[in-house]
Amino acid sequence: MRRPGEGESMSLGETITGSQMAVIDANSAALGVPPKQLMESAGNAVARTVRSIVEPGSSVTVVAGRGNNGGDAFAAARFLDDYDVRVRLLGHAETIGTDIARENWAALERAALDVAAWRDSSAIAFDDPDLFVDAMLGTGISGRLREPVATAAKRLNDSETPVLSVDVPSGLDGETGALADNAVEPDHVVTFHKPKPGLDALEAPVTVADIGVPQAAERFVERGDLLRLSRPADSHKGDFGEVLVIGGGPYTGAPALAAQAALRAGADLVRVACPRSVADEIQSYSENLIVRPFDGDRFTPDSVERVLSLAGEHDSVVLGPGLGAAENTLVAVREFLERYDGFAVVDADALGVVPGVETDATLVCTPHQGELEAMGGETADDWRERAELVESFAAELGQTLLVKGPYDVLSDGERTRVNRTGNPGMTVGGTGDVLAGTVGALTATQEPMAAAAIGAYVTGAAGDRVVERQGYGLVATDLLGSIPSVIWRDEDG
Ligand SMILES: NC(=O)C1=CN([C@@H]2O[C@H](COP(=O)(O)OP(=O)(O)OC[C@H]3O[C@@H](n4cnc5c(N)ncnc54)[C@H](O)[C@@H]3O)[C@@H](O)[C@H]2O)[C@@H](O)CC1
Ligand SMILES: [K+]
Repeated sequence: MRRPGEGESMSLGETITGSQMAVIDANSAALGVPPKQLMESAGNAVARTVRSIVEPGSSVTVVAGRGNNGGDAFAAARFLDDYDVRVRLLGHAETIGTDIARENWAALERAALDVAAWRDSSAIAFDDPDLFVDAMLGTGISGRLREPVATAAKRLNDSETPVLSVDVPSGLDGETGALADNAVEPDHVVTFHKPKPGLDALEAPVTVADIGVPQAAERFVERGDLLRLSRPADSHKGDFGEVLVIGGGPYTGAPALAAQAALRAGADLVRVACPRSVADEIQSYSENLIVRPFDGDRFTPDSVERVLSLAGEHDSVVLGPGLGAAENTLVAVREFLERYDGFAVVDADALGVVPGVETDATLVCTPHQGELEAMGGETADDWRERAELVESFAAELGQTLLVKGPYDVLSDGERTRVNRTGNPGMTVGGTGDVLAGTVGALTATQEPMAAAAIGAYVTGAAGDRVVERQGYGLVATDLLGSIPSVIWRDEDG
């Protein structure tokens, strides 16, 4: 029997983790292709792979778990009428974890197929068939296999019968690709949509099956992207990030809006570094704000040291709102970026400094199309063309761009996505500050592309909710109150 991890590794191309797949799956649903339809295609792909391994008439035993991995194999069984198929469920049928898997199990029962549930490991009993289908666990797991799966996996591994694993060998961690020491050792794997981490280290041949996930589920930012945010019950203050907004001087509303948006988007602590001359005014907008003043009436090179040390105490910064474009302010922005090596969202007048600056910081730049052109980038009316232009400019800058427009385009130079939430009411002043603050909060806990994607989606959807409620005439502060419900309430619109 082959062992996972032995022998030559082969390259399967771009991999996606189980949680990325779950985002794509939820985005497919948002685009009208629900999970049950994907499960049907996955089942069909499993059946096709079975046909490529053993002849019609052969005996096939499906060993299934109670998650969607098992559900894929229940669907497969219906495509294998001309085989002698047995389906064995590990656990009680009533505890099957998802509706779609339960429906597919019920369909097998009603069709009077040879199905049985093994309630615990003592019930596990095999005749050796011509092929085992391992549909016990998919990408939804981590750690060593627990009972009764562990016993079943050992039985499969001890048998001479070849094993076809569905999506991943049971016991492969869908996030890291690590294999549990008691994982199933497959002879074949059929995986869905794209390879999962760790599969290329197996010796077993891997079939990557197209299950009809629309390309748009990856291209467009949709509700499923919010799955990347989770707030476990045991979380502590600080787990969701501390954000520093560096802004204010000639303007005071912009940094206050950005800071409040960062709070609404889930940051634990948000502070505003601003000139002393406007500190009281900014504080007076909200008791939720914490102000950290520096001397003077605008950001100048004299304050860079102080602002850098504040920035070092935060998980991310939002640089730009309300700073203005005075020459020595832009010199200060440049010096800050040259010396800062953390995460920053750059907005407004600070954007002009980004091209050509030498920085170790990881930036998400949030220009509108005019600001993009001022930075030296190009734009186009057609969003597809714009997407290509933004991608090549992001590659040139070596940073992530989120270019605002009727369709927001975001790119890190390699991956490019499009957000379609938002409405014409949002061209009003201040919405850009809300976006920058929202992305700032997300940058504290997410990788830049995810922060940009979710930030654009959430801000646009917040605007859509406001307009749905009250019609046009929205102002930037209206968005703030809608941000949490977009993030945390599972409803459309
Ligand atoms: N786009 C998608 O996301 C699609 C997913 N599909 C299938 O769905 C699978 C993922 O399904 P689920 O998220 O329901 O998860 P799984 O089917 O992988 O099962 C997760 C269950 O395993 C249990 N578990 C976790 N760790 C364990 C351990 N160490 N030992 C024993 N049991 C453990 C948990 O209680 C959990 O209920 C994929 O691998 C794929 O086969 C397909 O239906 C097609 C579409
Ligand atoms: K499996």
